[in-house]
Amino acid sequence: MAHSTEHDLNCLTIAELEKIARDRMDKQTRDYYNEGADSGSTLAENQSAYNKYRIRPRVLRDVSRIDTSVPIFGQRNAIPMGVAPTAMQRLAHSEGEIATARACAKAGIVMGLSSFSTTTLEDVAEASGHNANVLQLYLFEEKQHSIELIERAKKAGYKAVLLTVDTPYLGRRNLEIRNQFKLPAHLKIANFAENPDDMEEIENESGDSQGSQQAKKIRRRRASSVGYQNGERRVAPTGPITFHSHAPNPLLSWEDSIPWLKEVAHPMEVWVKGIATGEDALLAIHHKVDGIVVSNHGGRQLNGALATLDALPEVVEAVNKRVPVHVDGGIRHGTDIFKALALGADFCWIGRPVLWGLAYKGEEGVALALRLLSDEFRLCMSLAGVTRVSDISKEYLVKMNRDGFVSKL
Ligand SMILES: Cc1cc2nc3c(=O)[nH]c(=O)nc-3n(C[C@H](O)[C@H](O)[C@H](O)COP(=O)(O)O)c2cc1C
Ligand SMILES: CC(C)CC(=O)C(=O)O
Repeated sequence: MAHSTEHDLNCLTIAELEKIARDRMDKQTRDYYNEGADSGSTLAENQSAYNKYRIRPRVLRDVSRIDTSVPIFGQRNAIPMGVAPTAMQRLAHSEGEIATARACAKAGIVMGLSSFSTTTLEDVAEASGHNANVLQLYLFEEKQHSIELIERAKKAGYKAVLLTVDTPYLGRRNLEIRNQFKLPAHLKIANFAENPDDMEEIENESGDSQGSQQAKKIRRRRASSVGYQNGERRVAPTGPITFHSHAPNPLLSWEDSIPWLKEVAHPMEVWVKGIATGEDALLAIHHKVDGIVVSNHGGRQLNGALATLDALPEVVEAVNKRVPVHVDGGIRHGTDIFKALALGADFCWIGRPVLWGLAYKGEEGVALALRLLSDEFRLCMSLAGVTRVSDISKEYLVKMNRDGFVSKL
């Protein structure tokens, strides 16, 4: 990808994009997208952790040719960055996940799709053409729903599933509670038929007993809609699939999730998203995952947890290159990607900046967010004297102590 010379003079940084997007979202959406759990300290530290590191640039090296690309999920990804799965993107823009998929495909950047998207995974795959997609999964208590979703993902050409493992319960998001967050009536959680219209569609389209059986099952599920909230076990989720009721699953354990998922998802890769310690990284390897994403869900789950950049080194050390280690959370500049890679990450994922791009200008806004980060990363590599991503190492980083002294890593 050539260094871009096109500028949007209203928006030259992700920080500016965040500000512009603020005013373009309704209050419910803005609060849902932007907030973290409880006081939001982990959300803030995900970002500020990057300020504890400084880059040690090397000079007088020929940097006229820079290759920012990396191999991942069977494609050459333009830079070591993907779009993290975030739910319900049509809240930000009417084209939602389709706009994101098109922008990713044009930029050659992998897209992670949330199970709780407002567009079906098939439509997203179609909008992506040959670009790689991965599907984020919440494993439901009713395994059949998960099996159906996984089979559909395989058929649609998804390369991997990212099992989110940091949501036995949903974190406490106070604004979401105060706003009584609800998906507006014109939107739906598209991967799961859950309203009367959908049931009719299933019956009409299939015209067979399988379709009407599925509709019956859905009707039965609608009988109760109580799920898990606020860390408290309530009634098992039997109502329609909503994120409040079905995303959290406190019953999951290593033994009964990963081996099962590996079998069902084959030949797609199985990754775990939401690892924050060396101990769990070792367990993930023991259970033969294909990769690990160090994540605290963008500070939306356990507030008070370590910033992801601070958790990264112990995971990298425990993994010792046996599987790839990715990281997300608080990445707002191309230099952040460089720092994460210097600390041992193989790849980064970004969440909210893409949502802000969507809110700003749909596909064009997502393209802008991706371009800003890509251009900054490329320039950072050039100015640090690195021409290949695989050469980024801890030699290029120092950590600032509280008293301002630097220490080599
Ligand atoms: C509005 C929103 C919705 C999200 N939805 C999901 C989701 O459905 N599944 C999931 O695993 N992670 C979800 N995440 C977490 C992201 O995948 C990612 O871990 C996080 O956003 C990264 O932090 P960042 O936003 O600071 O880049 C969501 C994050 C946000 C902000
Ligand atoms: C629970 C999900 C559907 C969305 C999510 O992960 C989030 O809001 O952080």
